[in-house]
Amino acid sequence: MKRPHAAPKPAHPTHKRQKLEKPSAPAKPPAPRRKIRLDDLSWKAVSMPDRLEDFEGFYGLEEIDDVEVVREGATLSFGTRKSEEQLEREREEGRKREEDEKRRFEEMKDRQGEVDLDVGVEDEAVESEWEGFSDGQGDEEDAVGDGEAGVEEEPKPMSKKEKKKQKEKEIKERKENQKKEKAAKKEAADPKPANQAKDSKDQEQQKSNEKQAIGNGAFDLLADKSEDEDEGDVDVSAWEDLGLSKQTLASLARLKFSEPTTIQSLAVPEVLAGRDVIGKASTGSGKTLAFGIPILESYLKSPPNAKNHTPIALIISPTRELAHQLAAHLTALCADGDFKAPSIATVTGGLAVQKQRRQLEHADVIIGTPGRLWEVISSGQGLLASIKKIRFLVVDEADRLLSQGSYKELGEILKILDHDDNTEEGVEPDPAAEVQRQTLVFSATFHKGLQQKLAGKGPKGGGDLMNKQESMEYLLKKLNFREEKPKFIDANPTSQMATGLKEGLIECAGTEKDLFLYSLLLYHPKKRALIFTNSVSAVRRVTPYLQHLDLPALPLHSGMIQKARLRSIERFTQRPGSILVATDVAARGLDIPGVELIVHYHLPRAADTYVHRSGRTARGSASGASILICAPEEVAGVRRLVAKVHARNEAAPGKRKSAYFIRTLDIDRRIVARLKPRAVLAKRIADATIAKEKTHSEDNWMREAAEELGVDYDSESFEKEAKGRKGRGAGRKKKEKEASRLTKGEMGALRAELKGLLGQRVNVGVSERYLTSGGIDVEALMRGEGNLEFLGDAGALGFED
Ligand SMILES: Nc1ncnc2c1ncn2[C@@H]1O[C@H](COP(=O)(O)OP(=O)(O)OP(=O)(O)O)[C@@H](O)[C@H]1O
Repeated sequence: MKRPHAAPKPAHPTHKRQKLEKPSAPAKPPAPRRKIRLDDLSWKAVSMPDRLEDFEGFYGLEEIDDVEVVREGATLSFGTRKSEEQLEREREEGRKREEDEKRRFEEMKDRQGEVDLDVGVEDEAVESEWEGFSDGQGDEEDAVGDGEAGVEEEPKPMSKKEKKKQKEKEIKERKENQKKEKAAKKEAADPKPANQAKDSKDQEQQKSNEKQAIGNGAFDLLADKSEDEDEGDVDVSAWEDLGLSKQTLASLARLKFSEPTTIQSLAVPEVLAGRDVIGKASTGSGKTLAFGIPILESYLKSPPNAKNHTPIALIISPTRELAHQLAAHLTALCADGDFKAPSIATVTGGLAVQKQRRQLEHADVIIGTPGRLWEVISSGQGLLASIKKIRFLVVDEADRLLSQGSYKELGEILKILDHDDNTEEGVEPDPAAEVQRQTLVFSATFHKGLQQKLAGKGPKGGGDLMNKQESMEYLLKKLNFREEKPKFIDANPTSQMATGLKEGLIECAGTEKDLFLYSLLLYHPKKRALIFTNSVSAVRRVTPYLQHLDLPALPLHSGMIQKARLRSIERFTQRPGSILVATDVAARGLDIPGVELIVHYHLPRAADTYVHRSGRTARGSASGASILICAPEEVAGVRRLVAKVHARNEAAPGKRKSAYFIRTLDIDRRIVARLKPRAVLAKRIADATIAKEKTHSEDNWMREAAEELGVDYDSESFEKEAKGRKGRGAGRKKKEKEASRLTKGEMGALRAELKGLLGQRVNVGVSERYLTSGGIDVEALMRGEGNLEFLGDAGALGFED
């Protein structure tokens, strides 16, 4: 019997299909389907992120489209209508794309050191004639002129510091070898039964996956801390009041977490006492361990029964990246203890579902995104029954998860968890009577827009932040708490924002945002920066625009395949000074060390988004800056939004009752004007490349659709037909068409011109003194120090401490 298969999914909206009816060429029969071996198809091999290995295909994804699957009895065969040449062409294109991308990032990495402004010693600049600054090859020439390049230096004798480093390295290596030997001996003395060995292999893989998925992020940071364990654990007596086990205390000592953060010291005892908890604390304040520690305690107290295994906790996260990060964080907490670490399974979209199902069978802690969790749980396979027995349900970033979009699937998960199989059909179960688990809900914000959305009133109010009572009422309605009154803990009642955060805005014409973004980044060389946009297409446009300007930009948006998303985060985490251009998929929860600058290229649509985006910097005790780029007509709205976020400050006892006023950074327009030619060129090249790709894929789609319909497709006559039809976006389309028509030669000329400009010094006129005084520090700017000419009179900023 043949399996009915759906018609190939159109890559473009269906209205485009209808336009195809126009051409009246004679019908051509579709190409015959021929059987093909899976290996002979044009698989688009997707390379692993740099530091990810292919764990039995867990991350090693490959893509294929236009394949027809035919079932004949118990055997499956595969068919394609593509010719061998077409398949070979596609294979070749895939290989090329992969190589191009690799090369581009390698080049960018190399160029990263060259984008700094040409800054010398302030005194020198005062004495000598100012030549402006360069962010290109001019620097290299100078270095050669100074005799600093091209000469192979004699090896210098090691300094004390270097010797110490070398010694530390040796000790570390020795310890690692000892560990390996110990493990090998243990294994030899105590061989595990085959299935147990497999479980632990899965666990190892999982750990390794998490570690590598996050790169040098939270996990590596934590892992490094745990490796240092023998070099003196920290004193953790500050945790003792929380009543933790000695194993957990030892883990915290290994992580060098000498004291609990406020949310941890307030929430952990309540959870340990069996309470349902709603925890609110500012971004980067350690909420993960506020629920992670009690979960570990519960696991240690009563580890799951190996025979009748059920998971302990289900943790739900709004994004895939955050889910992986949570897993990494908890894995680090449990690593290297004198107990068998709980098995943690991550269940997110974009990765192989079969593998995830297999890991779920042994998982003690399940972390996932609602969509994939729902898919996996609802697909039967006996998982539901065991998941129903969880001791903890954690809803991280709760306001986001309970808001429009995600809630449907989360709602289904909650329903299915509470469904009593013994309840008779048609009889409403009494969920409150059944719930055994503790529900833990965490976020840095709870906002009103969410309540209104769910009540079906639409997003009125632009996301005002909810007060305690409103949050409680709302959450009680949505979540099936065990207690009638869960414990509400607000660790930062007077402030929504991290203490080390400085905020400012830059005003510019809406059409000049790209230029001002470039100028801003140029003045913060080698700062790890995160740029937020409101759309996938903006990420697709801004990223190459910055790359053409020799800035090491990486994209992150939900339209990317999961592996590419992980790769972008990994590179961003690994490479100091890199720039991540992202949608709000990166706004919540991501804990990437060393992010110093947040730029809102598009304004956040709601107050909570502003809080979370800005919360990617100034985490823990670190500092950072959050800068909004606004068109003049946006300024008033932005001021209101930011003031709203700070409004709680006003209510705090003893605080002045004046509205928070975000300051304008008055960027020096003369310098920006001098940067304009290069920005314009880079934008032109980026736009042309995108337009070409778009036209190419549209053309391909048209051709394939025409083939399916059995008509001839001639792009030129089709275009003629379309001419004269003027609708929405006609001007943009015309521009795109023009851009896509640039020849290879013209593109090459534009690139050469841009390269020339990037190699030139930019004369900054009267600002020379400051521009030669060293890297420009946004912190200093905001304190009123530093590059005053560039950012106007910073003394007027008057940032509060
Ligand atoms: N007690 C502690 N002492 C020192 N560092 C800690 C402690 N607890 C957690 N951290 C570290 O603080 C960082 C932020 O923690 P976490 O990601 O849990 O913050 P969060 O409150 O969940 O932030 P967000 O709201 O942005 O999701 C992590 O790198 C974590 O390792």
